[in-house]
Amino acid sequence: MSFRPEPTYNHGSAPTTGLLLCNLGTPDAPTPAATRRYLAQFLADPRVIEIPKLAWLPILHGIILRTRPAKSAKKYASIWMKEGSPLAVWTERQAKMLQGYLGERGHRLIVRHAMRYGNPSIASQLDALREAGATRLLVLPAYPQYCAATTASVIDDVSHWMQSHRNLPELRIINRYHDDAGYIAALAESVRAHWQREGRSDMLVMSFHGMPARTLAMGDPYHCECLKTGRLLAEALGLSPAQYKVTFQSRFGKARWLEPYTEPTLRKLASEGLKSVDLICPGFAADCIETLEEIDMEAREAFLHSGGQQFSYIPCLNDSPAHVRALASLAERHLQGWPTQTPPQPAELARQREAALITGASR
Ligand SMILES: C=CC1=C(C)c2cc3[nH]c(cc4nc(cc5[nH]c(cc1n2)c(C)c5CCC(=O)O)C(CCC(=O)O)=C4C)c(C)c3C=C
Ligand SMILES: [Fe+2]
Ligand SMILES: [Fe+2]
Repeated sequence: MSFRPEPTYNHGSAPTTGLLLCNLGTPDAPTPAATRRYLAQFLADPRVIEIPKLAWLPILHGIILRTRPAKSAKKYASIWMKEGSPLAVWTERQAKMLQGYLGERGHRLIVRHAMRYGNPSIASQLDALREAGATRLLVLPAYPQYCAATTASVIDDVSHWMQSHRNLPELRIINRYHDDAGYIAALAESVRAHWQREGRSDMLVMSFHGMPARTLAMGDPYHCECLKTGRLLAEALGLSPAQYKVTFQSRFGKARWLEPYTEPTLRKLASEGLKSVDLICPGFAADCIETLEEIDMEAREAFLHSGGQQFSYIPCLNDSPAHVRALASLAERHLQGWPTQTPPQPAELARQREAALITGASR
């Protein structure tokens, strides 16, 4: 491999840290063409679809990318905000708020947001951080529960960028925060505020993004981490096991995924006589097509059509101050041990030179 010459940034000044907040990514526009571009990149990632490329790519290009983009684009159009795709809008706001909050607390930090698929790409934001002088890098994938399909894929992409550069930043990665006290407290605060505004339902369903069931047997900690988040949130809210349920949504393809599935569970609960349900998606740092369309539209309809009377969706933490405080505190703890070194002052340099002459260290 050959490397391009690279200017030496940040020479002689105090180290600057780049904080990269990463989420999944989303189409640039709610159109079939933009959705197709996004899905083509997303669904070609071997971390997402664990089928040999030779077998998968003909299915992806021959079947899925011919039909799914138009259907998904309609769903995106139904949730699009005036500033853009919800996932992009919230993630950008989160990064801006983190910059403000951590800056006020005296950190020498540049915060950027990036998307694993689509824009702004992880590579483009790592380039920008390097050009801004960051010699240390803290990566925060906005996935509370570690999953190979999401967290490891972000790490793959960061590593890919690293492979084409010479003078690499020091690197730290926040792999998970599923049991972080600040994150659990922010979720609990948001549920309590919702109950105060809208009243409390008979049950709280916590719906997480699904994964193929076999990934659990293969050692992915995702399922266990979802269950732990669910238990901790229930404890923080004082809920008994009968008052909440953890479910998995967004099944893709025909294989078995993690169970119980969200929508069939809601239908079953309603048919058994449950009248009202609160639904929260604690695995999503920001509202997106999976929460706003699949849950707040499709799952709502399924529950109400099966005999349920009230379906109350509790939004993701998005740009709530409690969320930003929790993420900032998480980042701060991961920044520890990276002392802010001030560059040696002229008098100190003279002293070092003198000491070196006395001890002969420079010879
Ligand atoms: C086999 C396919 C998929 C796996 C595995 C998967 C894992 C996974 N995804 C998220 C978070 C998000 N997924 C989102 C959208 C989305 N997910 C899949 C498929 C898999 N996800 C598809 C095809 C889509 C696109 C929408 C559609 O066409 O149905 C999103 C939202 C993106 C947006 O633009 O709003 C998020 C966020 C997690 C956390 C996860 C594994 C734990
Ligand atoms: Fe997904
Ligand atoms: Fe979905």
